[in-house]
Amino acid sequence: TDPVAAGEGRAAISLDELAAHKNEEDCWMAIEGKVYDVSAYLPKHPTPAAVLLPWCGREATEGMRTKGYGRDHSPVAWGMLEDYLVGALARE
Ligand code: HEM
Repeated sequence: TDPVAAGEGRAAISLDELAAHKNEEDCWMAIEGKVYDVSAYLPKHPTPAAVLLPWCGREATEGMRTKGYGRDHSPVAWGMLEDYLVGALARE
């Protein structure tokens, strides 16, 4: 297992810490148990950043799985997440 992917070497991230990163300049998302800093990706996303903003600072698996209209992201999109990994979401 990749130690970074497993969230080792960094304390697990709490929902409170996650919630501190909830704007366009500083946007973290928790997706399926891992936390990603997608700030640098927001300007590259195919939609305006406003589509992603409601998911910043929170559990965003639903956003990633539905794109807001019931359709999952492609495997390519899911793979891109790895570039933005920060650590594991704490199990509370
Ligand atoms: C969690 C909140 C997010 C929402 C609500 C969202 C929504 C959308 C929407 C509406 C589209 C365009 C319509 C479509 O392709 O069907 C799209 C496309 C796309 N998004 Fe997102 N997105 C989110 C997060 C992300 C993240 C974090 C990434 C990558 C790091 C990403 C990567 C992509 C890519 C690559 C596409 C092109 C189509 C595809 O590959 O599925 N998105 N997204």
